[in-house]
Amino acid sequence: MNLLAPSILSADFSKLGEEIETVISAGADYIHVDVMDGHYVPNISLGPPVIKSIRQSTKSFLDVHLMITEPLRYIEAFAKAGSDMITFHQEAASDVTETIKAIKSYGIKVGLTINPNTSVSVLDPYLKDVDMILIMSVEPGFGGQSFMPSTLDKVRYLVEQRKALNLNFDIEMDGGLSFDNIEEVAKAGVNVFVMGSSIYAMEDVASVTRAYKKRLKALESTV
Ligand SMILES: O=C(CO)[C@@H](O)[C@H](O)COP(=O)(O)O
Repeated sequence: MNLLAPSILSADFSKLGEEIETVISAGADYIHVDVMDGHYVPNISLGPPVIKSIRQSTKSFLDVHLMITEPLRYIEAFAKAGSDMITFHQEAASDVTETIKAIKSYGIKVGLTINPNTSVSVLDPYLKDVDMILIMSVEPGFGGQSFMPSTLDKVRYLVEQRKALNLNFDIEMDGGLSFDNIEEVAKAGVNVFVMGSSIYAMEDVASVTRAYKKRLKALESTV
């Protein structure tokens, strides 16, 4: 099943609760929250108190993407703030296995991600332990960047590995997704589509969310 995951990075933070309610009511499957520390990536976004506020404003699934150095230090804070899934960067964690264990200890889902320049094979040892792999299709840090088509080969590799190993993790893609590329992204094997500016930068956020939802549903039958 294809899932639409609007990323709040491009939302209007002065009316965040309203923006989230709009996309959820228009059919978004869940909310992708970008956490940036100004160290692992050159941008700072938000921390556990904001996740806690979002949690209080919606029952929707919260997919929290940590773009932070040494994520293990903050798993407890982000889990207790109300995350339903925590995704962290392989490149940013000195002990990936311990970080996965820490996330699981809170009874929530685990995602693992890599940047465009990281080889997908670094994920091999962890595929059996995660609920989702996120393939970054832009350098992490900012919304509104151009999609990097070369990252689709990683998705194809993951689809093959998943089949060969009889696993069932989801494959998410984040960065530069829009009507221009979601068909090729879906055909490569992605089933969770993070979208920031192509939703929140639009005048009518509700209609564009409904349109993406419909398109993703239609694409399910073509892959
Ligand atoms: O957070 C990042 C990159 O780190 C963004 O990719 C957003 O998650 C999505 O924004 P758009 O690329 O859709 O504008």
